[in-house]
Amino acid sequence: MANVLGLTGGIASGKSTVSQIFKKYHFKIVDADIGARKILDPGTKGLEEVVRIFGKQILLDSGSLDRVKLGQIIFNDAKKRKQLDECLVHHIREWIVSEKNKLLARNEPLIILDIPLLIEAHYENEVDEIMVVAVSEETQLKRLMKRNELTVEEAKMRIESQLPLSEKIEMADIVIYNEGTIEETEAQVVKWLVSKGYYSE
Ligand SMILES: CC(C)(COP(=O)(O)OP(=O)(O)OC[C@H]1O[C@@H](n2cnc3c(N)ncnc32)[C@H](O)[C@@H]1O)[C@@H](O)C(=O)NCCC(=O)NCCS
Ligand SMILES: Nc1ncnc2c1ncn2[C@@H]1O[C@H](COP(=O)(O)OP(=O)(O)OP(=O)(O)O)[C@@H](O)[C@H]1O
Repeated sequence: MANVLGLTGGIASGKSTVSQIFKKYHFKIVDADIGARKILDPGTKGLEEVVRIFGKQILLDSGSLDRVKLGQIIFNDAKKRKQLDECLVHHIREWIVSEKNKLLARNEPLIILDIPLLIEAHYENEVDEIMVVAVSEETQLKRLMKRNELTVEEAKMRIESQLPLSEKIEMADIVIYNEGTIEETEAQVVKWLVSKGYYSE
């Protein structure tokens, strides 16, 4: 029976970085951020619902979602974020579970579900183990500001829109510390893969 690993962490703590490491070792990933994009493609019910809540000004001239604008709105307004979450949660879950089932049917030994809001949105029953990618608050803030070109205040708002990383760590079966170099992070992932018998060096 396949082992389903839930991969989570705080915003910009390094989930995608760890996910890339798993990919390098040929393990299969279900990426919730990709699902969240697909369910908001032009012509989807998801996008229709988002337009109903936020109006046509949330679309670019091309008819696609203006992701930057939606991000600015929801990370500055908890009520709007809740509205968005409520309208998308079922679509995202459906996509994730369907992708997971496809991989289960292929008898993959290890399936990784990369879900930023795994704890907040209660995916615990969809996974066998939870891996949390952790960094210090300073590093998280610094990397988020750099990657998304945000001010300190903007970055803090995004971090505060999620459950504190410290609380996610408490829920973890495995913690990967992504404070150092990517090579150091990779070594921790490989050590875990070896300990579970999914990989031998
Ligand atoms: C607001 C949107 C358009 C911003 O898009 P953008 O391309 O700038 O960011 P991206 O999608 O890469 O998300 C970056 C990170 O933001 C965090 N995040 C995204 N949505 C949320 C949310 N509703 N609440 C808290 N954190 C969130 C996650 O850590 C995610 O990994 C987009 O994040 C979105 O559609 N969010 C709602 C869907 C959702 O809940 N996604 C999380 C998947 S579980
Ligand atoms: N060990 C590291 N050393 C230096 N930079 C890093 C390291 N790990 C990740 N980064 C950088 O930090 C940023 C956040 O990493 P990443 O995108 O992997 O986080 P994430 O948890 O997937 O983010 P999100 O929650 O927004 O999806 C990226 O710009 C990435 O290149």
